[in-house]
Amino acid sequence: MAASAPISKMIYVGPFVHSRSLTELEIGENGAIGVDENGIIRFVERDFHEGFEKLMAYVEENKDEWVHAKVVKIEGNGFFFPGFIDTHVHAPQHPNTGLFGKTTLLDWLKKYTFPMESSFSSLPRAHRVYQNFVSRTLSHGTTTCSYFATIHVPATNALADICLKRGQRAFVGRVCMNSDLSPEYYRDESVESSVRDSKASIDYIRSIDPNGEIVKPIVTPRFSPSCTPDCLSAMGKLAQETDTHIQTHISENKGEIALVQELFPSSKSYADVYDTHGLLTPKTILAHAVHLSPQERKIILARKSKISHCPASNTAITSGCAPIRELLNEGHTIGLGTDISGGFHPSILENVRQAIWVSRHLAITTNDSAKLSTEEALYLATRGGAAVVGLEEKVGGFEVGKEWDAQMIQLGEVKQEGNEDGIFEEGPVDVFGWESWAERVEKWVYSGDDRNTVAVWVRGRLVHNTSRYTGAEGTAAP
Ligand SMILES: O=c1[nH]c(=O)c2nc[nH]c2[nH]1
Ligand SMILES: [Zn+2]
Repeated sequence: MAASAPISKMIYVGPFVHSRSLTELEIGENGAIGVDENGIIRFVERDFHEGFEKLMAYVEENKDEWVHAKVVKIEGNGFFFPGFIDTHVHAPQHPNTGLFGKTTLLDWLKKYTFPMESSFSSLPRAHRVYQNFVSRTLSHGTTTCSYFATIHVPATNALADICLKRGQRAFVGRVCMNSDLSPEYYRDESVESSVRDSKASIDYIRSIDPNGEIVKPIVTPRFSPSCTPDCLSAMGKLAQETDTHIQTHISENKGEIALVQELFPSSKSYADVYDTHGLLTPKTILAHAVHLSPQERKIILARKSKISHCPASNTAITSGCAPIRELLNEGHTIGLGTDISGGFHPSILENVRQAIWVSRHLAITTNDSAKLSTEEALYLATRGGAAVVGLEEKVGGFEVGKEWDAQMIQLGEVKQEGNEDGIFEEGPVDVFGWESWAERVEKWVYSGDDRNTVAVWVRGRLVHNTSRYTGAEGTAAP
C-alpha cells in the first residue's frame, strides 16, 4: 500500500501511551490529539473523562478550526503509541532472517551475509526484497529505520525510493568496504570508487528528498576490518563535507576486536580507530558496543556519538550481553536495533523483550541493577532511538510541535462474563480487558506482535493498516 497524503486536520481520540522519561510512561486514558494537514501535532488533551460527546462539544466551543477535522477513534481496547525507531538494520539481509546456525560474526559474514548482499547487483531482486522488507517493518510499527544497504548504488537508491514512496522515515546508507576481508566478488575496487559511489548515493537521496523530510543519506563504512585506513579517513571526510550522519559497527565480538588490533596496530582501541579517522561525531551511530573498555566509553561520550543496542543479534550470533544499564548511567544516548539478519526478528517490540531478557541474564551474573524495566526498554525503542538518529525534536513522543509518527495498538477484549465455572461459552475471549492500563502495556510488551498493530502513521500519513482498522469515522461536527 502506498502512503496516503495527509488530507485534512485529524483528531486521534482514545487512550495514548508514551514515555515521559526513561523510567516513566505517561498513560493518557482519555486522550485527544490534534494533528494538522502537515502531520504536526497541534494539541494534546489528556483528560476527557466525560467521553467522546463532551470532547466533540469542547472542540466545537474551543477549537474552531478543528470542527471539521476528521476523527479517528480507538474502539474497544487499544491505544496510540509512538512509532518504533530501528536504529540499526540491514535491509538486504532480510532473505537470511533466521539463518545463523552456530556461527559467530566473522564466519557468519562469510557464510551467509556477503553471498546474500552481493546478489543485490540485480536491481529487480533488490526491488523485490526491499519492497517486501519495508512493508514488513511498517507492519511492526517501525516508522523510522537506519538502513545499511549494499555496495551497489542502484540498489541503494532503490531502497531510498521505496522508503520515500511508502512514507517510511529512513536513513539509507550505501555500504563502503574495500579491504580484502570481503571476497573479491563483493567489495569496492578502490578508495576512489568507495568515495565516488558513496557520494553518488548521497547526491541521489538528496535529489529525491531535498529537505530530508522522509529519507536521508548516511555514510556507512561497514566496520573497521572492512575498510583500509585511507578508506576510513575518506569516509570521515565525506561525512564532514556533506554534513551527513555516519553508521558503523563497533566492538560486537571478541574475535572482531582482536582482528581490529591486528589490522590497526598503532591504534589505542577500536573506538580510537574511528576517532582518529574522523568517524566519531555527534551524528555517528555505533551498533552493538558490547565489549567497550572504560576508555572507549569515555571517548564515545566525549564525541557525543550514539549507540544502537541490538540484543537479539547479540544473542543469536553469540556476541555477548551489552551492559546497557552501565552505559545509561554514564549518560550514553541509546536506541534499539533489530540488526536483521544478525538479529532474527524485524520487530522492535521483539527487541524490547530481548533487551529486557539480556539485561536479566546480566543481572543473574552481576546484580539486580542491570535489569531494564518495561518502561526503560520502551523508552529506548522510541525516544532513545529518536535521539540516536537526531530526530528527538520531531518524533518519539506525543507533544505539540512534534510530528505524528504513531501506531494504533488494538488488544483483545473480554467480551462477556464466564459462567459460574469461569468457562466462556461463546464469542472471542482474550487475555486483555480487565487489567489496569499499566498492566495492559506490560502484557502487550510480552505477548503482543504485528497483529496488534492495526494502523501506522508517519508525519500524519497513514502508511500501513490492517482490516481491524476502521479508519476515519467522520468529522468532529457535521
Ligand atoms: O551484526 C553485524 N552485521 C553485519 O552485517 C556486520 N558487518 C560487520 N559487522 C557486522 N555486524
Ligand atoms: Zn549490523
